[in-house]
Amino acid sequence: MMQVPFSVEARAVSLQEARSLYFGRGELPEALLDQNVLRSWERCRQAGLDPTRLAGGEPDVRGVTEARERNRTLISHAQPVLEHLFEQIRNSHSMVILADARGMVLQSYGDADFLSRAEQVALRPGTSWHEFERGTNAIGTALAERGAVNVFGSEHFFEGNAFLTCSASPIQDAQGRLMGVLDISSDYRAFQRHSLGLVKMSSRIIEKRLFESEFAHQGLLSFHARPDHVGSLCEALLAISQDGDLLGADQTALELLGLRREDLSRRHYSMLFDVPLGTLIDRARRDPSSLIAISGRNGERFYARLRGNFAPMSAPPSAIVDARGERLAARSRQEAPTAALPTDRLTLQFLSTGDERLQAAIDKGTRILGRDIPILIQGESGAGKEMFAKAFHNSGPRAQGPFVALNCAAIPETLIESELFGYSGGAFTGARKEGAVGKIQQAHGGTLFLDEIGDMPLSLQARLLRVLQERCVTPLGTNKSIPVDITLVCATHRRLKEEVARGGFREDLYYRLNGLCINLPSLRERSDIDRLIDKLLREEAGPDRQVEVSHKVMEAFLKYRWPGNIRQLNNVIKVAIALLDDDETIIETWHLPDDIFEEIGQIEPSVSHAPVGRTMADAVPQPATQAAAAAAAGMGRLEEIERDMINRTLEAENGNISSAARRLGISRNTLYRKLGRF
Ligand SMILES: Nc1ncnc2c1ncn2[C@@H]1O[C@H](COP(=O)(O)OP(=O)(O)OP(=O)(O)O)[C@@H](O)[C@H]1O
Repeated sequence: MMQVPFSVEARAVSLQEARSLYFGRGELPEALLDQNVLRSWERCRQAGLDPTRLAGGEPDVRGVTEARERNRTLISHAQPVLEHLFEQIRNSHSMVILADARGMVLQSYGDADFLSRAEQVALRPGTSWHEFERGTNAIGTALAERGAVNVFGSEHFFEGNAFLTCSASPIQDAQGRLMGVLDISSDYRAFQRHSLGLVKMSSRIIEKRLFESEFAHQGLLSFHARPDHVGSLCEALLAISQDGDLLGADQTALELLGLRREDLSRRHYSMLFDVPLGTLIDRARRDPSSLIAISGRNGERFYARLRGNFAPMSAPPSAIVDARGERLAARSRQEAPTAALPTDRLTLQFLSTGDERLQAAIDKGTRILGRDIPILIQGESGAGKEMFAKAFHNSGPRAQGPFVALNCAAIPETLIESELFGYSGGAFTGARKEGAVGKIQQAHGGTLFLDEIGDMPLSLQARLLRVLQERCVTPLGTNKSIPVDITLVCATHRRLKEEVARGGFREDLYYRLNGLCINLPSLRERSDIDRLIDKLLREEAGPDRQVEVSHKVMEAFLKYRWPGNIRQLNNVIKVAIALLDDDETIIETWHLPDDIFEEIGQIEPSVSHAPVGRTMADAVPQPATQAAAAAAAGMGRLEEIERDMINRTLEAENGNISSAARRLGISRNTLYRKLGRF
């Protein structure tokens, strides 16, 4: 273990000793160096770097311009932090540096005297401080080690850099990718112990800003075991879609939840916390600043706050089947990609799995491809209307053009106009200075998909009609008429004709939109559910894994009502696959989300769905009988009996959660939750 000498001078002396051991005698000075510095020296030596090489060099002006362009987002979020950081260290013979993920210095701020010294060793914008260019140094080594480091004086591999002391901390995005690195460099005699803490904290602020801006249109869940940490730099951040899909997590969230980053895509909100997402959303809408207590899957207590523009919902039992709330479904679609399918595969033909009504719709759509006929797609929420619209776009001659979607139900009425038509700078209060190009214009040469067209305010219906007639759009605040060439596809879950009869939708617009009317069947009406399930299983499980549903589950699926249609089925399959153990290939009832499990239980007598007490009693004869007897005699509380049975079953199954859940006749999720509660 390294001995940290008290003074800068003593440290400099011990480093000289370390260098002569390493470079002179070829020995590893493990007791004299931090392990990350030693590993870096080894990497440099293996790369053939010469420690006596001159450390200077000219900046690459073109390279840095390109790097700044590539890293625009990083720079915009880091700039204010850099400036603030520099304020903290001003007049201390130091500089602060932002470098990209390849070690290229993008920006620096510093005291004039130190900047000119730093320039002599090329520590300035336009030079790369990757380890293989500059040897061991805080920027390059933090990137290589993926962690914060101090590199002091002669710890620098190149002798010419030994006058420096540097502290750097990497910056990662919500997917854990390296975005860049933040560094404070000074003269080694001005070494400050707190520099490392400062760069760590500052890079954390930048990460937080990147995270929040990336997911500004999604749900952001901030949580921590300590309520006072929520809202502070210590909080954990999770990005979630309204359907409960996990879109990103910061390092703190992964640590608090005991997850690896690669687990994220296999998890769903409902598998991590006990409070249904709907409850959090409702709470956030009613009182955005309030904290709510939630428990993790192992019973850990957290305090959480949800931010985001979620559509209203009234606390359904689980986020998975929230799809039955049509508003919710409509909202989430605008915010998340519709499907994980590569666009080139998503054609009309790809949607065909044998249902006659769907096939008729596909045939009709195929026949009008390339003709200038607007389509109106009607169908229940989650039936695949947007998917159909995308497939239609991808199958026709405009496939290379843009597909632009706007959900009229998901944004406030007052914003639809500016979103759709665009505006010039300063057109209205709150408008962006530079103005914005509207969706109609964005769709030029491609397809404009207007979802929930029935929710378009009457006043805008007239403007939309004019665009369709004149094929020109006039952004707000301008007199300019811009020609547009778009194919229009609209969708609604309402019967638009009835809306017309009620006076809520203009008749002339209705006929203008309704060149071809496609009615998509709801899932329960489809004759190809089994084939669709196979297809979704293949897509979700991936090419290397074969997963099937059991007979019982298939039977129950075929009878189930599927109020959330394909969206709900998709979510159920996603969760079930995530709940499978690595060696399991068949989805059984206990792999289903709790609420589906229970509902399916009600429609399928052969499926185990007895009330918890009875099922458990069947599953664990001996202790259960005692417990049942105790209950009958009024000697125990139900919860105690349940706890007792769970403990015994777990014991009998050697702690294996899957087997215990199976024996108890409850899902693994439920078992986790119950364990958390005890
Ligand atoms: N044929 C299909 N194959 C695979 N997944 C599908 C299919 N059709 C729909 N889905 C999936 O179901 C979900 C809902 O589809 P989509 O958004 O197209 O429905 P919608 O009818 O537009 O819903 P809403 O009215 O709520 O906006 C999406 O996640 C989509 O990926």
